[in-house]
Amino acid sequence: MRAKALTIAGSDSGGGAGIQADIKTFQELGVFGMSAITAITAQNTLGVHGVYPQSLDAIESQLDAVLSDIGADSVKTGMLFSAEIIQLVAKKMKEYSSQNIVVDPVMIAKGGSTLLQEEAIEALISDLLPLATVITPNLPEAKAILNWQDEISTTKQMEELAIALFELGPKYILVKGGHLSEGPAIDLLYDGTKMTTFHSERIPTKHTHGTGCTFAAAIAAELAKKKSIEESVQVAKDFITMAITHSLNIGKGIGPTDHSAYRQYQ
Ligand SMILES: Nc1ncnc2c1ncn2[C@@H]1O[C@H](COP(=O)(O)OP(=O)(O)OP(=O)(O)O)[C@@H](O)[C@H]1O
Ligand SMILES: Cc1ncc(CO)c(N)n1
Repeated sequence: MRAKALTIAGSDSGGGAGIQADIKTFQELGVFGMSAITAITAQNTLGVHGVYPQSLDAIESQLDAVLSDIGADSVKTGMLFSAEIIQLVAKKMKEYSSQNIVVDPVMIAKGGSTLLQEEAIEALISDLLPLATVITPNLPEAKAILNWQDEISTTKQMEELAIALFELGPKYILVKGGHLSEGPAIDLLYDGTKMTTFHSERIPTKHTHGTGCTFAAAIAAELAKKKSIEESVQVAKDFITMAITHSLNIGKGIGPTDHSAYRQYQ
């Protein structure tokens, strides 16, 4: 039977991040994609021009429709915007005994717009992180969750972040090093005892809109296919590296990655 993945995230009208990136990634990796939209954003390569959160009723109704009938082999969360939406999503994950939950703790868009209200971080920590199979914070997100102020510039410090995040309850922590200022693009996977490193060359491009969403969606797609976490992260790393290598110079600002590159060029 075809593996099925559900994304619970915001819509990016510009097509490079959010729900659109997730569904494209699921499709490219041969997984049937479904969605529950938490917020509509008016967005393009220049930034976020409007944020329109959906009502709790609308979100709950989408989740019930999908999960009561079709079901999902994995669930990926992205932009959740508020504490109330986080609490609702956590309640539904428990109600439907959802498995393979990939939490991408999206907080701020590349242009600086708020995608998660600051006061919602507590709900993320108390309600959602304990349900997560894996969380995929970038360095600013990892620091915000832990309320750490220090500048992170080494993999040793990334390891310390992963160890501290593990205490919050997720089964695995994947700290992304895309925001390190130089060197290869290194991500660290931690399972409570072992650190596994995933490397790629740093690709010199500004067109990286939606990298985090795409990466987390690829992990969710592979988990839906019953791959191990290590295998899933490796496929996701190859997928995002290809997508960034062939990123698209469209629009006037930060262009999106090419979700079809992994299939076309590997
Ligand atoms: N320039 C780059 N070259 C190669 N890999 C990169 C580059 N930038 C990011 N990555 C990789 O892309 C993946 C996503 O990481 P990143 O840190 O960019 O996510 P993010 O900041 O959450 O993205 P977003 O801004 O879309 O939320 C990681 O595997 C990271 O190592
Ligand atoms: C809707 C949405 N989700 C996530 C991100 C982060 O890339 C974004 N820019 N927009």
